[in-house]
Amino acid sequence: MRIVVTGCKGQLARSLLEQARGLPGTEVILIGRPQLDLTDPPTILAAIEPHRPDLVVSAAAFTAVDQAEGEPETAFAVNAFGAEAVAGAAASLGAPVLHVSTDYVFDGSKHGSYAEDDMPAPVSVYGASKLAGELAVAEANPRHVILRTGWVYSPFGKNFIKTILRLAGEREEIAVVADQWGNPTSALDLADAILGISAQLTRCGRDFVFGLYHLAGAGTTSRADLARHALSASRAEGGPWAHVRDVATSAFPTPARRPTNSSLSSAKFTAAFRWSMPPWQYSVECTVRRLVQSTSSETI
Ligand SMILES: NC(=O)C1=CN([C@@H]2O[C@H](COP(=O)(O)OP(=O)(O)OC[C@H]3O[C@@H](n4cnc5c(N)ncnc54)[C@H](OP(=O)(O)O)[C@@H]3O)[C@@H](O)[C@H]2O)C=CC1
Ligand SMILES: Cc1cn([C@H]2C[C@H](O)[C@@H](COP(=O)(O)OP(=O)(O)O[C@H]3O[C@@H](C)C(=O)[C@@H](O)[C@H]3O)O2)c(=O)[nH]c1=O
Repeated sequence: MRIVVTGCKGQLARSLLEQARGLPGTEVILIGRPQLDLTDPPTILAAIEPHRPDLVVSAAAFTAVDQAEGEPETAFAVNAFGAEAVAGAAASLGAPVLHVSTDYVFDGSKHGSYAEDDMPAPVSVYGASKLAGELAVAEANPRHVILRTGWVYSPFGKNFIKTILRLAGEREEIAVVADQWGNPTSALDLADAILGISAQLTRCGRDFVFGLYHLAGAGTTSRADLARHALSASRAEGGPWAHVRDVATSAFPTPARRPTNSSLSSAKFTAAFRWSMPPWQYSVECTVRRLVQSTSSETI
């Protein structure tokens, strides 16, 4: 099975490549700029077609949430029209698409975890552009899985946990918002789940497989408690540590609004594919251990 993944330098793309290594019968091919540029639709089919994919994973996105507020046209070009073109290219090659979306499609006002039939109402340009992408992908390729996840981190690229570890190396105290709630999700766990269901995805006739699913790390926490957990795991490995001071979101102004509670229920995914994600604490510890122990500049 050949799985083509867009966004070759991204956290999820690199995690898919790593987790597929040694998996019999599965080849993961990463494609990205300049060969594939989501703002340049003609490059998309041309970049995907030669690889004759059995499945296209649409992971590339404009993920700079604050920057997107000032660049809505680019955010929509990448996250909506680019995603649509990727899904359309997959359809024209007879392949299903697995498109990754976000908890930031919700406004965060719900008490409890969001299910797939809860109404999205994004509060940021990033969230709005990703929601537009979901709708466009569904329209462009009937054989789609749209997988919403949240708070993704990994040993690769940029993410909240790596930022916190870096800041802990620079200061004694870090102020972190304690009134935003979500599910920290390891990109490596997400990659395992995607690889786990990819065989089922390519066996077309089973309609129930396709559609919209939530999948995120098990358990809900705040940004402040996530930072605290990552730092105590780091200290246990001899890595950097700092005191985390709880602050309100109003004390940490950012260009983009974030949902207060964007926790996702993964129950539908678990029931459909018999797949559960590990508790968020365990996966954070694994990634922090790897980051602290690593001497490779590639992962830091
Ligand atoms: N990170 C998170 O917390 C979450 C992410 N998601 C979604 O999961 C998916 C994967 O996220 P993640 O791996 O963290 O993303 P990253 O930010 O790590 O990587 C995004 C990738 O998209 C590529 N990209 C951006 N613009 C373009 C473009 N115009 N043409 C081609 N490639 C482009 C980037 O390329 P380059 O390196 O060249 O800039 C990069 O390789 C995304 O769809 C994201 O919206 C969902 C929930 C949470
Ligand atoms: C680094 C840092 C952030 N914060 C706050 C700022 C913000 O309100 C909140 C989140 O920070 P970040 O900007 O790192 O995370 P953010 O870019 O909002 O993360 C989001 O990325 C996109 C791609 C998604 O799809 C989402 O699921 C989510 O993971 O934490 C602190 O309070 N203290 C800090 O030291």
